[in-house]
Amino acid sequence: MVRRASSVPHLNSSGGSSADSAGTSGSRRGRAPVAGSRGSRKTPSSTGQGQRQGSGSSSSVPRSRSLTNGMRRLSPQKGTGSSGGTGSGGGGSSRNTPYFLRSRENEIGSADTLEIVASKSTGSEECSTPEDNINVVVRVRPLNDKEKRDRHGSTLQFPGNGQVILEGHDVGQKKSHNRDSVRVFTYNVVFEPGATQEDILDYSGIKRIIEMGIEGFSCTAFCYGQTGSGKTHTLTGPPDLFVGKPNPKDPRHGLIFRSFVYLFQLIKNRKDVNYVLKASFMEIYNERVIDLLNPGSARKPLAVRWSKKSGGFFVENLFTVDCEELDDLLAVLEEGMRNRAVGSHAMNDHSSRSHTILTVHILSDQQTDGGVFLSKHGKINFVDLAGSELTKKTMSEGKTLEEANNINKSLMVLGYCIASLSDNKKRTGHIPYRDSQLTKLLADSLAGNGVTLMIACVSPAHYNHAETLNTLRYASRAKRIRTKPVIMMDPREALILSLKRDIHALQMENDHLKAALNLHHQAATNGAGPTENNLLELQLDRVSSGGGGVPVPKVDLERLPELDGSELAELVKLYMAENESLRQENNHLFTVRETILRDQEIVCRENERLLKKLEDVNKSKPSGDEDNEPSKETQPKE
Ligand SMILES: Nc1ncnc2c1ncn2[C@@H]1O[C@H](COP(=O)(O)OP(=O)(O)OP(=O)(O)O)[C@@H](O)[C@H]1O
Repeated sequence: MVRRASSVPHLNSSGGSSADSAGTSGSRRGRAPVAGSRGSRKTPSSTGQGQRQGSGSSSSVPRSRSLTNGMRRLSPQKGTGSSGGTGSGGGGSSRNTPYFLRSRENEIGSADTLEIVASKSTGSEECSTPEDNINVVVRVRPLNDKEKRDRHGSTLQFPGNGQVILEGHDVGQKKSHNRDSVRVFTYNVVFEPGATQEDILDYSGIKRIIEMGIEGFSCTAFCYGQTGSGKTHTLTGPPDLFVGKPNPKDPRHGLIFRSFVYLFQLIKNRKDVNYVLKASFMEIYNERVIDLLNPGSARKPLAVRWSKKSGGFFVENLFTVDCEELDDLLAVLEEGMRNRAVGSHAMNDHSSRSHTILTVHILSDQQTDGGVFLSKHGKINFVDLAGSELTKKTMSEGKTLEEANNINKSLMVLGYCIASLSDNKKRTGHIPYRDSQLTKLLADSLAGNGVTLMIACVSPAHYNHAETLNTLRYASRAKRIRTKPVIMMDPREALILSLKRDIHALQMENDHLKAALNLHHQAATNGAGPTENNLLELQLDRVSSGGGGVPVPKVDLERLPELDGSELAELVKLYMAENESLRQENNHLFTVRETILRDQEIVCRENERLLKKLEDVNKSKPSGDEDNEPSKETQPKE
């Protein structure tokens, strides 16, 4: 029997990288509000302003929760102070974390980790957090009306501590009473059937993902699970939410819209940083990539290409849309939801027939202490995978069957990649990313330098036992994958930044020397003769005229990506030349200073000698007839 001590609320926790995918190295650019059904908005295609790329707020403490499966609720566990995979900072830490989440020790998602990132990221062109595991949480949907009517029992139990217990056997298999019929899995957090959409925002770790996206990391949140397990519900909400104009205040909104709200909250608080948000939305339907913001009547597929520059795959000519306001992001979501492929089968009336990837690009510019502008490009991918299906159960045929085969095939490749990456021996070998469009675009999320959150969605119904077991195994494997989040900047930009920093330091030193020289100059000219004075003037003139160095190029770092290789090489050459010139100027200043100091010393000695002579003269004066008889001692010495 299962005797795992712990609590049984709707959520429980244990102790958490990117689709470059969405293509960041674009070829065609533009600017535009998003498509959509909302009032004055125009479609990107009609405005021509979109960009083609070539290359719920958190609030109250969760309500008290009912017992699940008749298990005993135990007393609250002591908190550890960590944010329980809930996302650090922001909303997560400021509220009373429910006891069932506090058991999570410092894992990805802790405020500590983020602080390291934040402090480092303002000072260097590339910084990273320590290697960490993919953050995996499980969401169990409630039994639906049909399942209740058909009296399907639940096959899952929730003992707390991020554990979920799968009991029983697959329908059709002989019931066995051996140990194998009870399986225990542990994840970062388990959301029980009563968990709300708000709980997912607050405790899944998505807040940390958003915070890291803002810091310049490449982040991904993806939902995985069998058909009808609640992936789309978790990410966007129930199907009718996007029929007509969605109400931003609708409490049924899923993780994506809630994340948008949180993102805007964070950005508004960062007055010191200039942010630009852009978004794209695509689907992979039958291995073809379709732009959901501009599908066109023919739904022409876009090419997925390898970018040498970014070292990842990207979707060529994908539309990206500038999003200045929350409404713009909502419109992107709405447009994409309307255009994606949805079908119906025996297990889900509104089944996603494609994998979708919505990407929010976060471009930021921040002036550092040295006056240098630091620009970063973070992004957050929201990936709604189509559900794996047993076609016998979904009774798919014709088009739906073809879709199901493609879905299952790409998920199988994803499974191979996850299995290889989670195996220490295999992870350095060949990973078959190229075997499907999905894995090409998720390669960076799974093994790169990003931060990844996997939400495994499962059904508790007994008749889905086999699929639930599959998903839980899949999720356990994914949990073993380690990534090393890194803020990546263009190496050329990094070099230019570092040269600029050097120049700034040299300029400061230069100014300091000039100020010191002026002081010395004034002191020196007080006692120096006309010839020395002229010489100093000449030297100082040479210094203040800048020594004839190269002109300083003024470059807007935002425009760097637009420069071609030779222009960038020229720019780097100019910065290096400026650096060299400043170095020479500094050397010259040091030489001048030495000369002046020497001259000053001579002048000082001369001054002392004259003073002494004066004293002597005064001393040797006779008290009475000093005007008539000059003494020997008062003769001037040579
Ligand atoms: N946590 C939940 N609470 C209430 N209803 C839910 C929940 N999860 C899913 N549902 C409902 O179950 C149905 C199926 O969910 P959904 O479409 O999100 O599944 P899916 O995993 O995306 O399926 P597919 O892979 O076929 O697209 C929907 O009507 C959805 O609203």
